[in-house]
Amino acid sequence: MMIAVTKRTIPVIPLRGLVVFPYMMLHFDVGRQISLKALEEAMNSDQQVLLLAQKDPKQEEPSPEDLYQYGTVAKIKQMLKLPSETSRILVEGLSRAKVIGYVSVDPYFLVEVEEYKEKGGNLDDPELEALIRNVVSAFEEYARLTSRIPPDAILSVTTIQNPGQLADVIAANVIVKLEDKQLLLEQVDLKERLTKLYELILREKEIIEIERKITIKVKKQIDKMQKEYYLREQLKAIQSELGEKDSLFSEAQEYREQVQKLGLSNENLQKVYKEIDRLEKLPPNSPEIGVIRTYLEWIIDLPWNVKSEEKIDINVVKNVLDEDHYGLTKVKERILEYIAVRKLKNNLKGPILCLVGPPGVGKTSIAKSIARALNRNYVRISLGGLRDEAEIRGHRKTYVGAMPGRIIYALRQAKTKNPLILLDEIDKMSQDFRGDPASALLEVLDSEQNYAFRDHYVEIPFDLSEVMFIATANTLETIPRPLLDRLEVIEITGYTEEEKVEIAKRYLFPKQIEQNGLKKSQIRYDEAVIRDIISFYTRESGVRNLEREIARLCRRVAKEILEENKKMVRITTRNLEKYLGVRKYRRDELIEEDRIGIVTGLAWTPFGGETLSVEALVMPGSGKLELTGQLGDVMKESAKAAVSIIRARAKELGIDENFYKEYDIHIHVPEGAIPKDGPSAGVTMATAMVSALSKKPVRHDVAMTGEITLSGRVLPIGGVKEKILAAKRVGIKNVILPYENKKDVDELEDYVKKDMNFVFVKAIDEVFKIAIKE
Ligand SMILES: Nc1ncnc2c1ncn2[C@@H]1O[C@H](COP(=O)(O)OP(=O)(O)OP(=O)(O)O)[C@@H](O)[C@H]1O
Repeated sequence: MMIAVTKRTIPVIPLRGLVVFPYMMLHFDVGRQISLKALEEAMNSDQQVLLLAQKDPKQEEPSPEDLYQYGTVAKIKQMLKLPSETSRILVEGLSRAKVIGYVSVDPYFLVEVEEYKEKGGNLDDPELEALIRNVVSAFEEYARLTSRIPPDAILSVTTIQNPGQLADVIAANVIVKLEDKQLLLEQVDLKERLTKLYELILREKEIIEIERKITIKVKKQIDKMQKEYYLREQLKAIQSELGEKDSLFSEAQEYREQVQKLGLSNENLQKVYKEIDRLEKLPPNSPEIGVIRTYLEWIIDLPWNVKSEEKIDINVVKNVLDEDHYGLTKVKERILEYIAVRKLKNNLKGPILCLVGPPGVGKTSIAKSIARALNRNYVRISLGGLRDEAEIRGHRKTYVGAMPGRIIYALRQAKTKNPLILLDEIDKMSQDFRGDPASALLEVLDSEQNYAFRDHYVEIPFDLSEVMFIATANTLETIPRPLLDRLEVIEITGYTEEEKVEIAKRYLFPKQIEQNGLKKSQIRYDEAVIRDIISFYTRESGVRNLEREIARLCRRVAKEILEENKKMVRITTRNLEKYLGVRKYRRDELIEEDRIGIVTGLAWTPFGGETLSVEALVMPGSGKLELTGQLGDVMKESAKAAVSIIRARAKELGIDENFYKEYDIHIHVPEGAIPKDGPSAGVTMATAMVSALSKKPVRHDVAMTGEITLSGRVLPIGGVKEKILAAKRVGIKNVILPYENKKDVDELEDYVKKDMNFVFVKAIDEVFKIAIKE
């Protein structure tokens, strides 16, 4: 093959995203100044330009380094000036050329090139012949695989005699990638060009084949879906012809539509779809249908992606809490701090708020207020008596009658994924062979794990990380340690009588008047009436029963107004019994006089503080110690310790030193509503015994509490505030307490300590001195 090499200078048009081969005819628009100037120059001479591709098609103002070295000399066959300063040109590629130097770069590129003109090949060369055949047959195969090449192009290729032209025409039609085209353009040697071309065609062919396989696969899938759809539609039509409208089939279809709207992740969606597919295939009377239906209803009812918009404004929270609750200043402050911290940290990680206190002090209603203030939906889960782990996490679907656990129930009830869930009575969960609900609960509360909470029944993980949990408890003592560690405890102690009066006046009465359909003007009462209800109808730390009694009062008044056509009913301390029945309690159970062997102790129960009169009776006998009433084992131990303590001091106390052999001692603790146990009755029992043995009376205006050791030391006890409030309630002003509880008393609010007289003791002997009269 002959190649004539000539040197010449020629203006350049840089091309973007385009490689032009010799023998190619095409048109394109020229808009850049640098190209228009080159064009102008060419038009003024021999109408030839060098078309040089840019390495980066995005480059707006290329410099010489941005252009390839090899290009095509082309003849401008036509030029059309378009508006907006562009020209459309028709060019024909003539020959390859290599840039060997830039003559000038402004206002257009003028370059010196070596131009390679081809003069036909020697077809007698068998190697060349073989190369050509390969390329042509590869091209034909390629053309058969794709519709990309127009039939006349295929035809024209077969008529080309010149091997160089043949290679260039095929390259222009087949090769897709710009870099590959450029590579072929740079092959001045014909055999090398054909070899390279053959290689590239084979690659293109391979790509086309892969493309085709993918298309076929996708098409098959679509076909299958269409077929299924078509069959389903047909089945529907048949079923409706037969009058079977509520077929499983359309039911499944409906489920599919509903489930799709839930916003589940693809993986989870597929799991649910599997169940639906199963449903569809079951025979119409299979018992499993009900099971799957229930399951799907559960999935559809859960708020996977529904949220209420949370608003955290500390002032709003403060106002709402104040609006709904009287007093509780410290509690409210702690809650506001807690919420402020959560807001600053911008997440719910960290401890769970736990409100601890006796019943009816407003734990539940505070939690409701918090939910209202934060614009979260409120739901309550009662944990009292819960012993089975499955109550929290649900049963696996495979169990007969399986159901989700309480957490999932609560979420369905809440209808949002970010509610406030109240975990009520967290202290009342127990543990047995069915597992440990507390540890299941721990997982629920753990922010590291709870974004993917797995209920055994639901199976698909549910995100609990946006739930705000608040717990309540009556006492901390029975909460398992690991759970307790996760809680931020806020104690709510009982109310004094004064506070109860205020709560009744401001909250309970107005609320009950409204709830019972009364108007304010239809009922009259004064503070004395409220005090009487508190003293004679309730005995509690909170205001639960007080509210109940007020509700009852309002109901009766409403009835009277209707039945007797009255305008208004006036309640007085005198007619109160008419509405609430006979008094349930006396004002106080204060022992009115000093008695032998009877001592007022102070006890703590989960329902608040209580007074209890411990009685000791001594009679001739053989040294038996008898205990009656409601006594736990700890109390019995304390009683035995008391006997030993007294034996060691009998002489000083003026007691017969052989009392433990010659007398029987009987101790009785009257039964209260709640069983009592605990070591804090030690001092009380010891004092009662000493009084009974020495026949000296006990001061009736003193109450006491404290644990004792065999050596006679008095140890600290818990529930100080509740106990003091209990003494106050019955009108006792002198309270004996262990010395180590002094710091607790110091911290108490003033209203608790007002008018009270405290004596702090280190040893039992001091108690005897104060309480027992000479
Ligand atoms: N400080 C208060 N101000 C106004 N109302 C109060 C106050 N404390 C309690 N109440 C009212 O007393 C009633 C009983 O309170 P609530 O049910 O919240 O008690 P609780 O401590 O949650 O008891 P439990 O532990 O038994 O559930 C509610 O109607 C509540 O609104």
